[in-house]
Amino acid sequence: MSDSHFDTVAIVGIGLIGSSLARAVARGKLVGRIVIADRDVAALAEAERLGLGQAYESDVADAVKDADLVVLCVPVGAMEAIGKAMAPTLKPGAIVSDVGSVKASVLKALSATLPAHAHIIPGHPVAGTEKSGPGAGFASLFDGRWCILTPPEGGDAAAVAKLKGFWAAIGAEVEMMDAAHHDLVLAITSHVPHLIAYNIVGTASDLETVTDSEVIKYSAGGFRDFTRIAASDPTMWRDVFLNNKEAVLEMLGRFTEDLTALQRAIRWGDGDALFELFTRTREIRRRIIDAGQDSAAPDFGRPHEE
Ligand SMILES: NC(=O)C1=CN([C@@H]2O[C@H](COP(=O)(O)OP(=O)(O)OC[C@H]3O[C@@H](n4cnc5c(N)ncnc54)[C@H](O)[C@@H]3O)[C@@H](O)[C@H]2O)C=CC1
Ligand SMILES: O=C(O)C(=O)Cc1ccc(O)cc1
Repeated sequence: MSDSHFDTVAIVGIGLIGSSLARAVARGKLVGRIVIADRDVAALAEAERLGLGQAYESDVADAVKDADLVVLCVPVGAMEAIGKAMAPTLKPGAIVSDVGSVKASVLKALSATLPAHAHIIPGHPVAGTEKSGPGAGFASLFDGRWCILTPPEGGDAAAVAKLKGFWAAIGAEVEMMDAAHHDLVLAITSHVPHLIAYNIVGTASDLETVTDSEVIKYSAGGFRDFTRIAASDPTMWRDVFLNNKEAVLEMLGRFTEDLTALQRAIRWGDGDALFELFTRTREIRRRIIDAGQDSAAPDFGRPHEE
């Protein structure tokens, strides 16, 4: 039996990420048994129809009682309530992890609610799409993608190594990071870009002088890319912004200053300033492609070859 093997894994939340995890784990025959939990009975029924696990529970306390590993695949705002609900039945020594897009608030919510015997190791596979639900997942989602683990200081080294082995066996590249640093990095690489997409699509749809049908009919490449991102799950992204408030506001402040500088350059006809920025940003794109992180698939976060 390999080091990364768990007898029973409970996946709580069987949406895009939970169902991709269930499929990837089954593909690699990485665990003995997968128990699936979701509070949405329709999602649970679809998971069962798709054969994603061996047991299906609407009660999280029942779902986790035999689990050696619990992975919470729910919006980050739901973590505290789930921690509370599963605390009484969690097996001593079980590893509790998650896939949430924000890490410091999840670490805090789980530390406040779970018993001291639990090994809490938050995680974030940096891979996804704008879709949701059990039908949207696929087994190869995490192949060659980064998975960032943010264990607390003084966390159990053997448990961390085991979870690292699990994600590596799934096919991800694993990186360790401090939770607060994770939240700062992801604020600029993922959270603010989503906010910009939501905002520009909202602005376009609020225009009085240009109709929604004209926006749809004449949408050029750039706007179309924004509409894909702006179709992402509202609950998930509401929770991301409410739970990574400080880092997002810090990055938005910088973004706004830079946008004002661009506004000024356009107003005063400063072509050199525009040209200099566009040359620099083209270079960033070139480096992403050189690092093998281009997105042929509509997501990001592909690790480069070392
Ligand atoms: N969508 C993406 O591209 C990515 C999402 N993530 C993170 O993964 C997590 C899950 O996201 P998705 O799979 O996209 O969402 P999803 O909307 O597809 O699935 C979430 C599932 O959680 C269930 N759920 C919500 N609250 C619950 C509760 N209290 N108890 C039990 N089940 C509950 C919902 O019924 C739903 O089935 C989020 O924290 C998100 O930040 C991480 C990487 C990528
Ligand atoms: O669909 C896209 O472009 C994404 O950006 C997917 C995504 C969303 C949230 C994450 O925490 C990680 C990846």
